[in-house]
Amino acid sequence: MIEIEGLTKRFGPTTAVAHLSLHVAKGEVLGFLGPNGAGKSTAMRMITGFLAPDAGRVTICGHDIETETNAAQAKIGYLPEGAPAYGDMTPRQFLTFVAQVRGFRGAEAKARVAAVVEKTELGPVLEQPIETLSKGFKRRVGLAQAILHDPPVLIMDEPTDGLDPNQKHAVRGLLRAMAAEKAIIISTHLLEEVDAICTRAVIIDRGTLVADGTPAELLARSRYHNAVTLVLSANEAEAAVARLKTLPGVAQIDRKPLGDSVRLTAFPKGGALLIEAVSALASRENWRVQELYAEPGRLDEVFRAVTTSDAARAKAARP
Ligand SMILES: Nc1ncnc2c1ncn2[C@@H]1O[C@H](COP(=O)(O)OP(=O)(O)OP(=O)(O)O)[C@@H](O)[C@H]1O
Repeated sequence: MIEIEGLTKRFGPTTAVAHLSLHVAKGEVLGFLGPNGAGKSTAMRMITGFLAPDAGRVTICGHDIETETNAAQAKIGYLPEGAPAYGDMTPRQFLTFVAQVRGFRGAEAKARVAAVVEKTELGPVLEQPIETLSKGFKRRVGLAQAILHDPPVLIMDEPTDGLDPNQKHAVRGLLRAMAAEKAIIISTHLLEEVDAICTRAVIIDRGTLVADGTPAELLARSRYHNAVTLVLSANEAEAAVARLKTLPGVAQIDRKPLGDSVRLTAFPKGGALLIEAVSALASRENWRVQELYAEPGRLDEVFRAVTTSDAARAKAARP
């Protein structure tokens, strides 16, 4: 449903997006991850036809975004960064206006507005100017305008930005409920969002795609994938480390003091499964284990490994 080929955009000396190619199918929720300035918003503005690329092509449900802009945009719901324009309008006025722009009239327009107001829980603020709303409500007005025409493609730039934990939960539920029938791209800085709603995630760094996979595939790239963590009393820890080192699958052991206890993490050789061997050893040795679990992997560590920090970027930019 979304086909992106070789998308490139430069701003003066900065290459914001470089040769980005991606296909997103119906039923996929693709997470766009990357550090600040990685090029996520620029890519989304090109995908939705609000910014012309220097090179490359985007097709939405078979329509080229540059040469068949109206047909392509009719298939897209776009939530841009920040708050909706027209701050002096109330949500009801703004959403009625959006319904008309999308070609709905009379009872149909009213029904569409009522449905999105309910879905995004905007009822309490319907008659209040948008510019006076809290950040969370502004974000939900943006979300409502994006889904009003029930488009098959959703492009959402940080949809849960500014929402409190309850609202985040509600919006993620809404996106999940719509996901089966749509192709969705969301950008986010929240790695837990990937786990909560994405079927696939890409990581972009300095305009370039540096990782692409399901959440499980990305986690499998973490050094914590299949590592085993156990918490023991401090006086048992040294003997436990010595015994754990004798297990053939163990590559390394990290230790972290936790008051009277110690947290040990055994890292596997080549991603091997360790949990059975470690729990059997713990039981043979009668360790008083307070916690014992296998680690799925840590997305923040994968993110750091494949992207460039601000400090590294500043260093590279120095003459
Ligand atoms: N209109 C513009 N003029 C000049 N440079 C721009 C413009 N828009 C974006 N850039 C630059 O392009 C790069 C990518 O910016 P973009 O906003 O797409 O990143 P992002 O990944 O969305 O960042 P964030 O996570 O902070 O929202 C940055 O270096 C930014 O400064």
